[in-house]
Amino acid sequence: MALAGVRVVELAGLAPAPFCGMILADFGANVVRVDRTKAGASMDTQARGKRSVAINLKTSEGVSLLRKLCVQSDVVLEPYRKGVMEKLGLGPEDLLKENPSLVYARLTGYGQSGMYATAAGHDINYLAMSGLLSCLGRSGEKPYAPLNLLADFAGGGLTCALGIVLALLERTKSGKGQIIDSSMVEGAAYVGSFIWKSRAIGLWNRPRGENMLDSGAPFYDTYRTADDEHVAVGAIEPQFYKQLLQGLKLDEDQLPPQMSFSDWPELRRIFSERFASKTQADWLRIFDGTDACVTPVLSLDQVSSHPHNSDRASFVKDSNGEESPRPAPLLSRTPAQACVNPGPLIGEHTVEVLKEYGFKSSEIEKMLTAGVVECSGVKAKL
Ligand SMILES: C[C@H](CCC[C@@H](C)[C@H]1CC[C@H]2[C@@H]3[C@H](O)C[C@@H]4C[C@H](O)CC[C@]4(C)[C@H]3C[C@H](O)[C@]12C)C(=O)SCCNC(=O)CCNC(=O)[C@H](O)C(C)(C)COP(=O)(O)OP(=O)(O)OC[C@H]1O[C@@H](n2cnc3c(N)ncnc32)[C@H](O)[C@@H]1OP(=O)(O)O
Repeated sequence: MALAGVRVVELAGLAPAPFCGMILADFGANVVRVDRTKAGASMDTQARGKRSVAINLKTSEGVSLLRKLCVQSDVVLEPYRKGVMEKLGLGPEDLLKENPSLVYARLTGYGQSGMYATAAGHDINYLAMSGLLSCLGRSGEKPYAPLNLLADFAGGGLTCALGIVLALLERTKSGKGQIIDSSMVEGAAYVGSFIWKSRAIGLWNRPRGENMLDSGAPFYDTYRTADDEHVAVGAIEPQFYKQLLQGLKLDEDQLPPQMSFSDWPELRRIFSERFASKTQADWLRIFDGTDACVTPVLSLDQVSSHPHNSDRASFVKDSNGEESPRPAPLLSRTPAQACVNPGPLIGEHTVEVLKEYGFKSSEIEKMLTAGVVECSGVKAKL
């Protein structure tokens, strides 16, 4: 796999850093998640392919252990509030002094500087600060966040993973590591570059929810069908729009022009009425195989069995039968291989990993007895 041999230490976080770590693990990196001791069950739902070491960082021995793990690794991924790692003496300057080729990724909401740098926050706050939240929502309604996808995952975990891979690539030339300041505000905004850069062509001139791509246009929206399912319509270009009207059995000459903003509410009413007259399956029989850009709105339970997705094996099952998306994108020679084992128990691999990092059994035993580290689940042989 593409990242085989890359050693990553991921400090356990809430959502974005676990996703970033999972991407790296999916593509072959050796990811060790550092959990707290006495933590009970892990809340990391994105632990595929990772191992867990439980360390008590409120002890000086725990801190010096983590330092040893970090400096022997290629990547450190930390998700804490600005200043937390420095307080522990594990800030990037310290660690890079010891290992100049270390890639030190800091995944936070607001970045390492600025007036909000030390403030608590979550996806919705970062999205709001990125400007994008103001664009999301139906006409006349308040802005709403599309789950916690944009800041936590697209702008956060995924963008940080890109930063890490870029830094690793650059390191092959310079031999040097670097610090990655991954701000979810900036990452989300960057993902939304199209919005900024397409303002000049008038795509966003109208109020929220009344533009072409924000549910303002009737030809770019979802519709309820007779069986209470939905279809998604994305028939923007005139040649595709024509096919949409053909499938709906609507006569273009009897309708207002496609791009007449003031007629969009009336066009939406007509489309809604039409779509409500047949089931989703009926519409798919009509539209599948055309370029009308009409697709079913699938539920999470339906996606993997849709023939398109099942042809491509786009979803995988773990050993518990739990389904999730196959890592993307597909690489032709070195594709990712999603691990089928469920995520690790907290501290499941403490002994195994510490041995790999060069600790002697007697040293590990001492740390276990002192509560500096914990080992749970499968009994490890010392
Ligand atoms: C919308 C999403 C978040 C969704 C996540 C949800 C799925 C979960 C969120 C809340 C969970 C529920 C809750 O916990 C209550 C229940 C608990 C129960 O066990 C399970 C059910 C629950 C209902 C549970 C269910 C789910 O898990 C939840 C609903 C997001 O937006 S995520 C993005 C968040 N933002 C960031 O990641 C940005 C960067 N980080 C930060 O800004 C801060 O870390 C953050 C997130 C604001 C948290 O701040 P906090 O004050 O808590 O921490 P920090 O200041 O960062 O300091 C960390 C301290 O921890 C010490 N530490 C770290 N590791 C160790 C260790 N191994 N040993 C000892 N100590 C450790 C570290 O030294 C720091 O200590 P100090 O404060 O003393 O310096």
